[in-house]
Amino acid sequence: MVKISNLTKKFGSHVSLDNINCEFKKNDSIALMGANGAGKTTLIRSMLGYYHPDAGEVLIDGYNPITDRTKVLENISFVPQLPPPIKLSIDELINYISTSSGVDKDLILNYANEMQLDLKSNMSKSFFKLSGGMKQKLLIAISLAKKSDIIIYDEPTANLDPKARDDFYRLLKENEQNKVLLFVTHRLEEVQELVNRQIYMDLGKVVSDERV
Ligand SMILES: Nc1ncnc2c1ncn2[C@@H]1O[C@H](COP(=O)(O)OP(=O)(O)OP(=O)(O)O)[C@@H](O)[C@H]1O
Repeated sequence: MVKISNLTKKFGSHVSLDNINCEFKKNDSIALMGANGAGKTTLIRSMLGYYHPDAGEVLIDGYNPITDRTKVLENISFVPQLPPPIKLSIDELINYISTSSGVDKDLILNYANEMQLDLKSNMSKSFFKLSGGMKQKLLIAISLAKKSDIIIYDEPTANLDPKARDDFYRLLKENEQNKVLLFVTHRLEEVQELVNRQIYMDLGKVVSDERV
């Protein structure tokens, strides 16, 4: 599903990704780890087409995230570490996602409910006025409802209370079949039960890639 070949990304003279070669296949559930500045976010952003590589390429289901960005994003869900500052109300946001990406609105509400997020009484509230954990829950609900083949979570549980973490893990377990799940994390223990592959990066390189 994801093929990364000889990928190099530089910012000025700094090499953030140094000739990365990696493949993520169906049913891979990966913990992507490494020290601050190792290149994890740069790798994800390259997969999402945010960055033009200096060398090499990423292919998502055969599509290039730079030249076929719309096609690539159709099949990827990404939940960032810091929720974006969306000014829309929850109602507007859900309607927008449902119209633009064909995501089933009721499914979003259903997953939000499973995450103990009461959307019904918050529909007119602005997204940015939700608490950090509530934003994260809504983005997780959307990521699951989108039914993408590739789901990327960047430190997804940072703002979640213990109960919400358990709900999140349960929902992921129910939904992980036939997908690529990629967790960027500094705490392996949090995703250990969900992953079957652990990748460590350092100084822009993959230094270890093990199936567990
Ligand atoms: N937009 C940018 N402009 C300049 N340098 C950048 C940019 N994005 C990343 N870098 C540099 O690339 C290197 C890798 O950064 P990256 O954000 O990918 O690390 P990371 O592994 O995600 O770190 P963290 O665990 O802190 O999130 C760092 O040295 C960083 O300063």
